[in-house]
This record gives sequence, C-alpha cells and structure tokens, in this order.
Amino acid sequence: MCDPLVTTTGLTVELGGNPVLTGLTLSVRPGELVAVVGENGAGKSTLLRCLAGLQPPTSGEVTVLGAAPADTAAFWEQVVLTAEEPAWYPGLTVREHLGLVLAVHSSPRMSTAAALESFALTARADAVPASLSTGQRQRLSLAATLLRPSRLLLLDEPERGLDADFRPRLGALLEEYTGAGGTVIMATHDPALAARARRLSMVPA
Ligand SMILES: Nc1ncnc2c1ncn2[C@@H]1O[C@H](COP(=O)(O)OP(=O)(O)OP(=O)(O)O)[C@@H](O)[C@H]1O
Repeated sequence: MCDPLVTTTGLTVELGGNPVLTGLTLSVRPGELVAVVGENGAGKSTLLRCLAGLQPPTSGEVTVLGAAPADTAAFWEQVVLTAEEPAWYPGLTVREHLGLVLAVHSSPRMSTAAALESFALTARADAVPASLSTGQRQRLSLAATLLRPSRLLLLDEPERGLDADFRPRLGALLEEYTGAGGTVIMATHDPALAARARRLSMVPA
C-alpha cells in the first residue's frame, strides 16, 4: 500500500470568527479521483485552499506530498490549483496560450494540437480569450491545467460553464489523468462527475 499523497488530521479552520472546517481527517492515495461535495458554504473551497497552502489551518495538520504545503517552486511544479478564472494575455490566442504553457514545462502531457482537440478548442485556436464564451474559456483553463505535468490537481468546480456534452468528456480526461498516476481532488456540484469519484461529503460547520 503506497503512502498517501494528501492527508489532513483534525483540520480546523475559522474564518471571520466562524468555524468553517472542524476537525477534518482525510487521506488520499496517489491515483485517486476525489469529489468534495456539499451545499454552498460547506467549506469545499476552503479545504482546497488549505491543501494548496493558501489558507493556514486554525489547528490541525495538512500534508501534501509528504510535507506541509509550501509556497515554493518545487511545490507548484507538482500541484495545480484551478479556482478563479486565470488572467489571460489579451493579445495571445488560445493556441499561443497553450504554447506558452508548453514552453515552460520540459515534459508536457500532450501536444498543443492534442490539447486543442481534447478540449474541443481546435476551431477556436486562433481566437483571443476575450472572444470566447464562458465555457470555452473554462475549457482553455482546463486544457492549460492538464497540458502541464503535475502530480496533484486541486480543481474548484471544474464543470463551471461547461455544457452537458462536454462534462462527461471532462470526467474521462480526469480519469485518464488519475489512470496515469495523477491525483485529483475537486469540489463539484455535478452529480455525474462526482459519481466517477470517491465522494467526500461536507456539511456546513
Ligand atoms: N474570507 C472569509 N471570511 C469569512 N468567512 C468566509 C470567508 N471565505 C469564506 N467564508 C465562509 O466560509 C464558509 C465556507 O466557504 P467556502 O467558499 O469554502 O464554501 P464552498 O463549500 O466552497 O461553497 P460554494 O459551493 O458556494 O462554492 C462560508 O460560510 C463562507 O461564507
């Protein structure tokens, strides 16, 4: 049995004096696809932020890749957090944005052409992000996330803006990622996406 990639022990977070997470204990193995589910305000995004080291626990412990999350190049080489929409370069096309990701990673997981195809962006490859629809921009964000090499994806509502046809494709792409040994922890409100994963149900504290 391999060591867990992510653990939380007694993870407690208070925000604005209110409890958000109370004593959460979690263990995620390499290659797992985990769906964090629960109503608005249950603390899903807060958990992801803790795992990314962006939200310090009030008490308890978090380990990612065997150590506390650290805001270091070595950590961010292995971990990707997608939450809010990234800032795009206004003058660069979809293809050029993906090319930029390729340029800074020595072992990309796929070619630009494959990423465009996988994320149904081939027809929009020469468009700038501002001219894309919300769902197309979300597909670009996910393409950039899955193009680069990583060991852990922390995805906050990756289904946001995606149409009903593309959502199962996203599920298949995430399963491909975990099948190759990557680990995904995603907050989601999509029951079909969650059904493909180990579910971690959260309730407001
Ligand atoms: N900066 C903050 N200050 C105070 N309270 C906050 C802050 N950020 C979040 N909260 C509160 O923490 C709780 C959990 O928020 P969080 O965003 O983690 O929930 P969520 O499960 O991701 O919700 P959603 O499904 O709406 O995205 C909510 O009650 C929210 O109001």
